[in-house]
Amino acid sequence: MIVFDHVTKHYKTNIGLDDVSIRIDRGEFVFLVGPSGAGKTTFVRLMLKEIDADKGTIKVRGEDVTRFSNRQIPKLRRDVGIVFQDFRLLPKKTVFENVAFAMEIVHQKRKIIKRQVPQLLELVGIGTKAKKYPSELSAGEQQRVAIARAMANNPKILIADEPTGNLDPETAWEIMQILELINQRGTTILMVTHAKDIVDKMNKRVIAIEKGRIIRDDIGTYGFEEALANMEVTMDTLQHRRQLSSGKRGTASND
Ligand SMILES: Nc1ncnc2c1ncn2[C@@H]1O[C@H](COP(=O)(O)OP(=O)(O)OP(=O)(O)O)[C@@H](O)[C@H]1O
Repeated sequence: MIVFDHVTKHYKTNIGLDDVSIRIDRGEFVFLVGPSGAGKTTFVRLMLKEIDADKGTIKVRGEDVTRFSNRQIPKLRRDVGIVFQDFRLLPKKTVFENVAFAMEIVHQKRKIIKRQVPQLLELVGIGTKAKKYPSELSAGEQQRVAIARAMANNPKILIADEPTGNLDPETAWEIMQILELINQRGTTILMVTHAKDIVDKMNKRVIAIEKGRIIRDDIGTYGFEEALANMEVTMDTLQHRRQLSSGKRGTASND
């Protein structure tokens, strides 16, 4: 679904990505984590062909986007839904109109828009707010509208760029449940985040970038240290169980 093959992107004096190879399959839910300046935004912008790679190939849904002409880019961006930390709703449009607008710009039929927008609003749990304006909604509700809008053209991939960054923990968790639901319905999700507690709770694949390189790629917790700590707990538990079953408390076995 998303394949980076030896991708390098250097800015004038900074490293964006450095020889990154990664594969994200259809239906996965992946967290992209790393400190500020690690290369996460560069990864997303390369995927959407907002910037060009210096080296390597990037495939999105089987197509090599590094070879795309300008004419092919709008379709790529339509095939990938995106949600941002700051929602980016149109303030003068209602909830219904915000979602409908995403469908109008791809010339969707009015009849289909009228049918699908309420379904999308139901999906994200704000079916009763269609006539409200963004300023009349809570932050969590605004993010729900943004998710509905991102899903309006039925993208196969949804990028969520710090979607919980402006939300309190409880609301953030509600948004995660919506993303989980969307993922269960078949959309591949790539979520960029610094929210350690969320990553730890979700127990999904975590790709960690630092200084433009992938330093970790596995299922589980946010940080390498946490992963190690968990491993130690598991090792201690295993050792403890072995000692109990062999009746030898206090001695480690190496078998
Ligand atoms: N347009 C640009 N021109 C020059 N350097 C850039 C540009 N965009 C990003 N960089 C640099 O590339 C590196 C990676 O930046 P990137 O924005 O991808 O990091 P990030 O992981 O998304 O960070 P954050 O979590 O703060 O958003 C950083 O050193 C950054 O300063």
